[in-house]
Amino acid sequence: MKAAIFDLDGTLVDSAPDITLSMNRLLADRGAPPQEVAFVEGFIGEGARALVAKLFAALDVRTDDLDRDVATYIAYYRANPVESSRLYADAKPALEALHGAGIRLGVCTNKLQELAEIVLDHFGLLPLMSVVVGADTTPFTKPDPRALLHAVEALGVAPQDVVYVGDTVIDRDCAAAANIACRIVDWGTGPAVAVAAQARLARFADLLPGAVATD
Ligand SMILES: O=C(O)COP(=O)(O)O
Ligand SMILES: [Mg+2]
Repeated sequence: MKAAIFDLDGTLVDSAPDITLSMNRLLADRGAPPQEVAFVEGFIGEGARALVAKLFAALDVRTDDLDRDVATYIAYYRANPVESSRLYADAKPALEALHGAGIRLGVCTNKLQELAEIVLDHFGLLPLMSVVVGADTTPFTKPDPRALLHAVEALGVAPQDVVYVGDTVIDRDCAAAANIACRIVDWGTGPAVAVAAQARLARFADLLPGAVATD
């Protein structure tokens, strides 16, 4: 492994509380009741548009202008991106160790690139990243493999030397379509993802060279 690319929400950062806060402001605008984090987090991972559209559908919230609602949600989130978000367990020390071991690091997320960089910067991870690919960096979003392949290309490593780490079926399917090795974290926000036992990741430190469970 020469490079590791990470999903953001549900993989590096538990951003569900801030996403829920912004979503609840939008729901209030639409006259709908606030929702629990545990409910909202099941919709995270396909980008803001899918989040708003699917949550509205699940709650039977009608809209005559989805674009406006998505823009409003993003504005709320942009105003408050890291109020109650937190890094998962050993993310920082493990990524620093990977970086120190010469492994190139990147992020491929369905969050807008600017917002992803704000969140990564807040947690001190941005300087470790050689590339951040967001929903608006390319014309493609996960699970389209071209989003991930763009990140691989930017890192300048061969696809077979990269591992992609994510938390949802979107990440699993994206990596499979890109023919990139994938690890699915044991934590995260969405529904359980069916992957082989060796494709699971129990802690970031298991990615380190020499770690028992690597590859
Ligand atoms: O759905 C989003 O907004 C981003 O999610 P991701 O970081 O898990 O790709
Ligand atoms: Mg995710």
